[in-house]
Amino acid sequence: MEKEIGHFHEASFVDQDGVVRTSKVPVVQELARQGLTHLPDWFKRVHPDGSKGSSVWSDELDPVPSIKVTRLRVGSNPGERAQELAKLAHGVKEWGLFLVMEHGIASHVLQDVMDVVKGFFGLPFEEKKASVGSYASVDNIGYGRNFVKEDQPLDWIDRLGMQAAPKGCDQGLNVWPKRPANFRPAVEKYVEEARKVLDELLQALAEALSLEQQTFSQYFDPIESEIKVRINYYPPCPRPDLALGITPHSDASALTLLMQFESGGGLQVYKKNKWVTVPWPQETLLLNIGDLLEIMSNGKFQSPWHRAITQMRAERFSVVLFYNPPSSAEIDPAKAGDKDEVVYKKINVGDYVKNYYKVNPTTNKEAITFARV
Ligand SMILES: O=C(O)CCC(=O)C(=O)O
Ligand SMILES: [Fe+2]
Repeated sequence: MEKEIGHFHEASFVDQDGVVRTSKVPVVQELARQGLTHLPDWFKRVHPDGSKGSSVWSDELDPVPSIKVTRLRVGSNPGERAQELAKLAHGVKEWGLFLVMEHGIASHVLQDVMDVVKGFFGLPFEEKKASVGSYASVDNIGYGRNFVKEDQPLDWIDRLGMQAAPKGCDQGLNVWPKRPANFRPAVEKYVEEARKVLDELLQALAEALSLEQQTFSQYFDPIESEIKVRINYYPPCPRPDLALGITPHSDASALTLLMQFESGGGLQVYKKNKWVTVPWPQETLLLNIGDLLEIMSNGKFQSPWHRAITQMRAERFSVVLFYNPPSSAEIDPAKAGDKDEVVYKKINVGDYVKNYYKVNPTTNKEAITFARV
């Protein structure tokens, strides 16, 4: 097997007993380059759909809402704004995600991100490795693979994870690629622009639930809030029926903002006992609710259980921003009135995230039970 594989990501991580361990997993991009016609055993799942039904397209469901950020702005037409807020509330309750339209991020900012990401993944493996540090911990910073436990099948993915905020908080790891030379400024520019949109959406999401506008945004801070950037690369896969790009999960974030390119059709959410391919036009931004916002909203919004599938002939990239309050923040679930039953308790963000990485990956939305009353 090793001969066939050729290149490996070497990851070190701290296991549940606090022991530092290293593991070696194949570089998926290098495997795909060999044009394999079979799937190596490491990636095989007996039934990717498992006991959870088969995948379907979403024809029978309400459409994923397309939300125009310009309409949510205070000062926009009040009738249109109320309509957009109602659409947001309904759509998020139905899907846990929505398409983000009219966000105001210039297309050249998005294009620059696509270019540097493709530039990085286009480098030979040794140059990619030399350009960044490796995985040092389980919270997905660095160039490498998706974290899975030892006895689990591997995901058909190579990833690159960085922390963009707070500034300078990269855990001492040299993980921003040095090549292409404009990688970091291009991604940071996007993060800066995206952050404005995320802040607007946090307020709109509170209003959509008829809560005070600051209900969610009060926990965020212009300096201390965290933004992790994760770049997912899914090369073409010889057996999409036997492998997954990312194992099912919900995000540990408050909000997750995604862009995708090269192809669409990879994101699925679990709905009505089936995996549904999210109808997500290729070059639109998409926002999904994370566990922390589910907790802040006392369960009114729910973080979707989602996964990524692979495709036989198409490669796909996604660039994902995870937006969180500072890890020292204590979030207190908002009650919508005296009769509102308390579902979640007050938790510390850092404790939540730490526990999330300890229990994940799991086969169900187990991490969030940490915050249940
Ligand atoms: O690639 C996608 O569409 C999903 C990525 C994702 O779920 C993640 O990185 O957490
Ligand atoms: Fe995710």
